[in-house]
Amino acid sequence: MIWNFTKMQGAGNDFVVLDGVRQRIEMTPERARALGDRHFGIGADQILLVETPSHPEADFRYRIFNCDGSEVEHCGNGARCFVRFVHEQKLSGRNPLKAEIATGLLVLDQGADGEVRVDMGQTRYEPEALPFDAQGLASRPCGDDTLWTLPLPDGSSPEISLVAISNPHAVQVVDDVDAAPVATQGPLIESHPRFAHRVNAGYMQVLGRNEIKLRVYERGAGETLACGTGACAAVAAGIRRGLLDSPVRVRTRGGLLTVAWDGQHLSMQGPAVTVFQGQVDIDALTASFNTKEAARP
Ligand SMILES: N[C@@H](CCC[C@H](N)C(=O)O)C(=O)O
Repeated sequence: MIWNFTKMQGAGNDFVVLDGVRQRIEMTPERARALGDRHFGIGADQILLVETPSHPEADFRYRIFNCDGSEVEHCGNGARCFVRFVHEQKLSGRNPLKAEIATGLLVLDQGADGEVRVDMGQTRYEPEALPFDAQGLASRPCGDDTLWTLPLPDGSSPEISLVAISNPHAVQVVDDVDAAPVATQGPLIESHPRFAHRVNAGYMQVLGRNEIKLRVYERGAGETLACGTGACAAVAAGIRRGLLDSPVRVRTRGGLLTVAWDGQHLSMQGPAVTVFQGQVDIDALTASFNTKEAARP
């Protein structure tokens, strides 16, 4: 079966975007892994699937799959690419757009400068919201936030803030984000058994009250060049810790995002770019990807 696809990126976080309104797309974890594979597939951090909504107020529904095949609740950079895709593909000319995601409705607005602004919805911080098993763990208050000490198998014990922005985040503050152990410690946090659904691990360096540098080891994708929900989670944690004021410029390895918080709602602004379009034979791609899976030691 041939699928039309569009390759997009938002601050270097890259996506295969599929139109499930005008073509019949049956996504499976295996197909998502094959599409996302950088050697046997097209290559992407996440796969976005645009569909007809079930919610009466929504213009579209969009679903998000990490490149490990897992379906997830939210994706900030993907939300901006979704708007650009819908407009470029002439699926709708409406602005702002309302999109249904797994956990509710998002409002997305494309500005005259081409940047897309997303109302990212509300955040929660209690352990049950991620969920996180906090039983018996040391914690301390920090401003309005609670920092949890998480002992890891590598001997480190980072102090993390918990943020659920539909999807789960564990955010820590570091002195030098370029020297932070993102590649080695990130996977230990991502798959820590206290996070029942795994977690995105964020590392934030505070440059000033309105500016941070951020790296994120994403659940199901590894370190990406930028993570939109990670940027929102870091800003929420930084404001609650008393380190930041809204709005905050978030410097990622793939570009600049701006996050504002009115105390209730987070909004995020940043780029959304089409890279190329193409067609893929999904059955042939998945079959060739499976030869790689089968050859694994
Ligand atoms: N890159 C995304 C987040 C994608 C989902 C995440 N890896 C998860 O599993 O929650 C973003 O821009 O927010």
